[in-house]
Amino acid sequence: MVGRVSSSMDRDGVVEVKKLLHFASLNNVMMSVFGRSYDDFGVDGGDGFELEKLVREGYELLGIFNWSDHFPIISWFDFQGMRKRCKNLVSRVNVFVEEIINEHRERRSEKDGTTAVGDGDFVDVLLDLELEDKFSDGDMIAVLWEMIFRGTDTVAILLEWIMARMVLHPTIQAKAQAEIKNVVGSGRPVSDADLPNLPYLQAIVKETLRVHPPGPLLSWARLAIHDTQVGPHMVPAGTTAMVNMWSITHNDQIWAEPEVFNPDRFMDEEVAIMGSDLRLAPFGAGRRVCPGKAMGFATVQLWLAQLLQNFKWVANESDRGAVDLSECLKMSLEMKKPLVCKAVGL
Ligand code: HEM
Repeated sequence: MVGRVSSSMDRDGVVEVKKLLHFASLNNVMMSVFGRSYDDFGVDGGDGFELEKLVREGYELLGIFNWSDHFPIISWFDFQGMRKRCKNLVSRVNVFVEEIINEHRERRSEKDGTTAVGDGDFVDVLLDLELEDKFSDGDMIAVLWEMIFRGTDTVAILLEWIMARMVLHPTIQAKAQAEIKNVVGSGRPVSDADLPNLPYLQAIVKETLRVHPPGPLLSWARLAIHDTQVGPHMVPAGTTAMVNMWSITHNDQIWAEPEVFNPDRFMDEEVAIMGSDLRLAPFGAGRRVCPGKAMGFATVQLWLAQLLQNFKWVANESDRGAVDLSECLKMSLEMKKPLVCKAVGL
């Protein structure tokens, strides 16, 4: 990550933050889920290139306004070509993921059919399940793809928002750098073991999750399968309900000065963000809470610490708009104008 930032500065004089983070995050998730990473994202015909195309096509399809969702009567015609594109994507994902599952099976059959405890990746975990919990191949592909798909852009988007805030608030950036220097020193790279000792860094991540939650509507829509009472409201079975987390985290009845970016509010009060405190539940809560929340939160903190330990992040003065905090809601809440800034070596 640090090396890629330096190369980008040497080559272009600026860093296109989202692009860099997207590939890093895709590789990070691939490592945990499939046990492999790729360095051929830009090479036509390579596995990394195909994977990146599949992920991008999935995000694009989910971001398109589909008229058939709102007027089912026209769905038969598929005039936007959505059904055709989805079918095509599903068959390419099936081929790609099935090949990886088969490679795992072959590797395991050379051993005794299992992996050692603590060894292996998420495919191994699924293959290790006992007979009665075993997944069909179709279900296994769906679970694995969901992890890759949901785990890639959320991390990249959150970190892009954080870096935008670092550029906009140099005093906050300097305070986090001072904390890192104090705890880690400058003789060694920051590691995940340092994270519990970096409370201000953690407060910056929490504050960004509050102001710019990547999943502002959580999983968008839920269907009530029973009549349910929520506070004073009766929600009848069959209702489609949405949770507007963005609105909760910007509500001045809940948060003092909600529009102000102020990590210190999390230094003054311990606020749990993993789903037990509904004032800030950026990973959702309950049965369908994000299964990657611990991994996502830790990854973002570690990468942020590395980026701040090595560079001072400043605006690209040749870009007139500099940092633009306008939002764009696709599958996640993204920056409308991707962040392009400079990283000055420390
Ligand atoms: C900062 C990073 C992340 C954020 C902000 C985030 C946020 C969310 C949110 C809001 C949901 C919906 C929860 C609900 O509807 O109640 C969700 C679901 C999900 N997330 Fe994450 N996530 C992140 C990282 C990850 C990672 C790293 C992975 C996997 C490696 C992952 C995998 C998933 C999956 C599979 C679901 C669907 C769960 C289900 O439908 O039951 N997420 N995430």
